[in-house]
Amino acid sequence: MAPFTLRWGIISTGGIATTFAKDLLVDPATREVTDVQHAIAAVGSRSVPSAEAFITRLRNAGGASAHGVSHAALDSTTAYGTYEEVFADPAVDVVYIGTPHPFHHPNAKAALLAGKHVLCEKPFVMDLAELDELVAIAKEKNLFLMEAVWTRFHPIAYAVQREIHSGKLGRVRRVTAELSSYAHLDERADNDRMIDPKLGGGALLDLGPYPSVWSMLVLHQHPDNTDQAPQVLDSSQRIYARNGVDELSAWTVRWDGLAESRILCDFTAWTPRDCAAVIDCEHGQLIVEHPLYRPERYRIVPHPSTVAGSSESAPPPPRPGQITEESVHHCPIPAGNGMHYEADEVARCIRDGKTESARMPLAESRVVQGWFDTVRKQGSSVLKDLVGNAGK
Ligand SMILES: NC(=O)C1=CN([C@@H]2O[C@H](COP(=O)(O)OP(=O)(O)OC[C@H]3O[C@@H](n4cnc5c(N)ncnc54)[C@H](OP(=O)(O)O)[C@@H]3O)[C@@H](O)[C@H]2O)C=CC1
Ligand SMILES: O=C1OC[C@@H](O)[C@H](O)[C@H]1O
Repeated sequence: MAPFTLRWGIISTGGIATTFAKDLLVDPATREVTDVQHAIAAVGSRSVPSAEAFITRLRNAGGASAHGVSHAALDSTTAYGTYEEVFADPAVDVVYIGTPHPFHHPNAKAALLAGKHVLCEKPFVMDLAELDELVAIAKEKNLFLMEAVWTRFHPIAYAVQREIHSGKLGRVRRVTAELSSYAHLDERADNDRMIDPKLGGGALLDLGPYPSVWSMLVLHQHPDNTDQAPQVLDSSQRIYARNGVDELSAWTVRWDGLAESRILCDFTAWTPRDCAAVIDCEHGQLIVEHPLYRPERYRIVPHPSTVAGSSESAPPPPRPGQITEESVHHCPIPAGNGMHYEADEVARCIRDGKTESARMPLAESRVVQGWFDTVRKQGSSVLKDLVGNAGK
């Protein structure tokens, strides 16, 4: 059977829109996908030349050395100087939103109201009220809506879940997850989206979605989990003095009856390369390596007390089931950056008439967005008392 072709309208032409669009050009066969493929029907920017330049860059992308890249997806791409024209184009099935965070809500709302399905970058929106409004519109109009948490669709995300949920490492005791990414804040312009409060700046909203992914996949989706509304127990933020956004946010979440997770994101330091998320289990630890947004390696390691020579006295004999040997597991992304996996999911859902993804359900976006609201309100950044568009 011929693959289903999903026709994308991309709005904005910045960093991540470029990465996403390039991934749409990667031949699905490189990741053993044969049932869906992608076409870029339209690109919308705040100016026509910028949309045109984006398309030209894509046409020139890769060259002879690019593994599995095909430019056929660009055969009939229209350049627009407004986002609204993308929403109105009948050749567009779904809109990808790659604008800065505060524009996600108004852009997604306009696309949905124009009758388009939507894939929206992380963080979904600025607060829960904005998210609830989008979900209501999508439901009412029977349209697909998803937050673009690409990491959830990577091979490693499925592999780690299988390891933990199989029970072979025993009960999960705790998840610690960190995305720290030294961001050279002092060298950034005032209107840089990473720090500008008007563009939703700060570590919480920019980095926070990624460590949260691992806690959600491991604990929230755990077969033994019964807590659908895991609460923030405590949180802290450190504020960037220059403009009052958070440069560091940390919080703890409890899934009642299961386990807790400690989540950290930080613009002023680096996560240790070999240890970004630690899933501490009864029989050993599963460690996901940096960076948590696109890891390709994890290790299963014994607990320190079971390693010979780790203390002056001999270690105790291993308990039944205890891991005694370290193992290393590679889960490579064969071609492209890895955003094509989420695009494939969107294509399959839309092909099958689904309005949300079972892998990235709206209820789970809601849980994480709720943590961000709580951490923000408990903190002291300039976004503390933010009221998003839906609450105005
Ligand atoms: N999934 C992932 O891995 C990543 C996701 N992101 C998310 O994507 C979003 C965009 O990030 P990124 O691509 O790095 O940002 P960029 O600044 O590189 O691009 C943002 C684009 O949005 C458009 N835009 C519309 N209004 C404004 C405005 N007032 N100020 C600035 N830009 C505007 C512009 O496109 P134009 O001029 O064409 O209209 C601009 O190029 C963020 O929400 C971020 O969290 C970011 C990086 C990685
Ligand atoms: O989404 C993202 O992924 C990688 C991070 O370093 C970046 O700041 C963020 O926007």
